[in-house]
Amino acid sequence: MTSEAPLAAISFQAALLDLDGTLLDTIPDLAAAANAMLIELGAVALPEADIATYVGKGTENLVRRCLSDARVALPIDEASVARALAIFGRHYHAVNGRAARLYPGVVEGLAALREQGLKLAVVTNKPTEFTLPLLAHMGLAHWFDAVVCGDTCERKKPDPQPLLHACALLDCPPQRALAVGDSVNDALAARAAGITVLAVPYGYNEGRDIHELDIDGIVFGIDDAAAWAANPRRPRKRAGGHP
Ligand SMILES: O=C(O)COP(=O)(O)O
Ligand SMILES: [Mg+2]
Repeated sequence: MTSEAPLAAISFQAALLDLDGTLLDTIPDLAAAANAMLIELGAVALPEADIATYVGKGTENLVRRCLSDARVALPIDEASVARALAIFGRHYHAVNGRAARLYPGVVEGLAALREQGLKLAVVTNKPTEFTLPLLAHMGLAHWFDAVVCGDTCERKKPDPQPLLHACALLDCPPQRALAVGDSVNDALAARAAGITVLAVPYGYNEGRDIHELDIDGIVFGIDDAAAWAANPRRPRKRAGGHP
């Protein structure tokens, strides 16, 4: 068998797309809000590259990681975290989308997936209050048949629940869905849901190499993911990895 043998033809019915690090580079706005929060709490700003590694498990995790990493000791009891979250939210609402950028190939890829007859959903760990205005601001909202956010279900990715919820909303069996993400949270959630999953190499993945992920392939953008969906290929073999 060659390393790029075609898979037994799956005809995909839906694409479930991660947001931060997959469709949009949101780090400048997230870092600006996180640093404004830290400064308001009497700490100093953190490097944007460090903050980028805290993105992927939702806003509360980002805020907690910033508080514990602050160069000035900050309280991390529940009341202090809740206060910090409210401060972060105020700042993020003020800048959400300001410096965010679509990655190359996103619009072309969404159009190509649609042309192949797939329904499209966003499945993000970002809370609804930030996700919906951001999709509207970036001109992306009209592409999606469903949007599942970090607070839509009881549990977030890496739990499979949000991806399975998106499948239910789109009336798509998990075996006929294709997830595309940038992080271990997308990979684990999709595997647990029995959903084929691809990863893009330009996202955040909590600072780790995406070659460590158990996924069905690496694609270089949503346009490449659409090409993969039309002609699925087996991933190259990796030592100890998924076959
Ligand atoms: O809010 C986050 O931590 C990341 O969101 P994502 O699931 O769109 O990558
Ligand atoms: Mg992501």
